[in-house]
Amino acid sequence: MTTGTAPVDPAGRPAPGAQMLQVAGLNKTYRSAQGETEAIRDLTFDVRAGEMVCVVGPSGAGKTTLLRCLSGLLPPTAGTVTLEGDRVTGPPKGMAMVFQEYARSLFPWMTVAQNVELPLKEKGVPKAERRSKVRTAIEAVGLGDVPDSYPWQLSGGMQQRVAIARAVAYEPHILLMDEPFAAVDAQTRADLEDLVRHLWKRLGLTLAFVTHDIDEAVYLGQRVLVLSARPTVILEDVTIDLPAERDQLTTRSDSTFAAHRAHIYDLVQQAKRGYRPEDRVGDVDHGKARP
Ligand SMILES: Nc1ncnc2c1ncn2[C@@H]1O[C@H](COP(=O)(O)OP(=O)(O)OP(=O)(O)O)[C@@H](O)[C@H]1O
Repeated sequence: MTTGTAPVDPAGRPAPGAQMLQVAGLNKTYRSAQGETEAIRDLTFDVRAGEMVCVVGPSGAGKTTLLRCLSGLLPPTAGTVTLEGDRVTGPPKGMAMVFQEYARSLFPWMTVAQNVELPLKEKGVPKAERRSKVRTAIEAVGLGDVPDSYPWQLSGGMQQRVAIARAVAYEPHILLMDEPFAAVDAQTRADLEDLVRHLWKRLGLTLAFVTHDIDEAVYLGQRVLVLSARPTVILEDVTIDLPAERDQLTTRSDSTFAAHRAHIYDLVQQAKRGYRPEDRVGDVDHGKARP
């Protein structure tokens, strides 16, 4: 599926910095007997190979709709999604997803190892190679001692680790995560954030990560896309200029972290009040312009 002459790594992925995902003029309008809902109005952005891009916005902005369009599960009403040069018209081979509802995404009658192995079987990976990839992925997420347990025997955080292991074992070119840690407690969430950053760096993943949590977006991301309220456009593409080495204590008490957090918080509050980029013209406003 890789196009062009950009060098690729052993998993067939483009070299860091190469073009990975392009979203151009994306619009999604739901149509039903009750009428039309324009969820996404016009989104254009790129994600380069090896990047970690977080997406935040008010509730109902269209974040899940965006991820569904990126993953080919939902056809756009207008515009295009292109992955490594190929237009996305259905679930692409090089993509994996991790959802919030880990309990629904794991098969309860399969062990941890069997859950992780399943997509590799579907991909046609030979048995011996499958075994080794499953073991490596399970160890990478810290579950090396429970490969034969069933999901229902594990805590919520452990189950989400299984979902992450399954996604990384597949060696996706891009990994989409939709509020993956929203249902776990704060301490587990912090551990899982660190796990994702660790795997991202170690495996050279490309990640698009949707979250409600502004602190999480700043902590994880190299960029944070801030969405307006529905119908969604990008309010700002914020570059997070924090050091690559991050940890929960030092990074979160860094003044740069605090500045990004305050800025994005302010943008989301404005988005909730209905502020849109088109209001920027002279910032003369109607009760919703920037302060
Ligand atoms: N299948 C559907 N049919 C009609 N409207 C829909 C459908 N799915 C979502 N919507 C509407 O599209 C808009 C965006 O929904 P979406 O779930 O993408 O937002 P979100 O940003 O992910 O929300 P949240 O942050 O609350 O999870 C909402 O107004 C929602 O009601």
